[in-house]
Amino acid sequence: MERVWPLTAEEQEATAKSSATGTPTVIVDDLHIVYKVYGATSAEEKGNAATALLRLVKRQGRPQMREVHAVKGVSFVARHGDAIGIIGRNGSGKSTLLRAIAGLLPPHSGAVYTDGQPSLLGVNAALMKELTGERNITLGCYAMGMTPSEVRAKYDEIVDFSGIGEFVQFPMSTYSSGMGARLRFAIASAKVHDVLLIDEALATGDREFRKRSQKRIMQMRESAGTVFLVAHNLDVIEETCNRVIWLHKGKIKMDGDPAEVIGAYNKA
Ligand SMILES: Nc1ncnc2c1ncn2[C@@H]1O[C@H](COP(=O)(O)OP(=O)(O)OP(=O)(O)O)[C@@H](O)[C@H]1O
Repeated sequence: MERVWPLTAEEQEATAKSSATGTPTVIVDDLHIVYKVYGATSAEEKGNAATALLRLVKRQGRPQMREVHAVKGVSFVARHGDAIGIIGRNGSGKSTLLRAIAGLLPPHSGAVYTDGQPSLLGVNAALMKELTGERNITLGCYAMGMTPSEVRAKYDEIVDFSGIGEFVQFPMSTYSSGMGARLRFAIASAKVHDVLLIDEALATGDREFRKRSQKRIMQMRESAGTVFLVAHNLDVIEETCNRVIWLHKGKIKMDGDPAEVIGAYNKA
């Protein structure tokens, strides 16, 4: 039977060496991300009847905007061949950081530099529920910049990898969440990405699919891409990544070897 994981000691050493010497693909420099939330006010801002009357007299509206400082001064360098797991409690800023690396959120201050085009594969990656799997494969591949002949060449492989079988002819609205996640991953990984950002997309797949995805991520690293993976399942992170960043309240608490970082995180 084909061995998918774990890596042998020699492979781990080779991976560690290549990631230490690989050229940088993503540089995050003192990054701050601030969300502005309109229409949200705290209890004290709402105040009592007297302050409300004063606002009326002064013709002032209720304060409408609040800020959420989600990422607070994060810096690191990712290199070719790195698979970096991002862990942290709910609300620690993991998804925000991925979206910022993908260029979907403007920095409040600091900067993100990327070599090549980052692609974000999220739980809600833009596939259209009312269209069949087949149409979504075609459109998804076009959206990633593939040509019609490249799509034709990859089509069968995508369907095989996703394991959805004849459901490919059905609208995605009929898929279970695991089937949807598998198809999204199969489409996204059909292309060689310079920087692939995966946000919890593997969470709903079953064990067998997770193993295949881990192998695919490993291949992407070998083809000199960089993969970022956000997952609450720490086993997936430990088995897939060569480096882990632990975010806590928007800041990096620890960055390094997966076993060490996950060990410290579990004790915290
Ligand atoms: N669109 C948004 N508007 C305003 N605040 C947001 C928005 N998205 C996230 N936040 C806030 O930013 C902070 C970080 O959220 P983020 O989703 O990045 O955390 P996370 O670590 O990915 O959480 P989880 O593990 O629950 O997915 C949280 O305080 C959250 O409430």
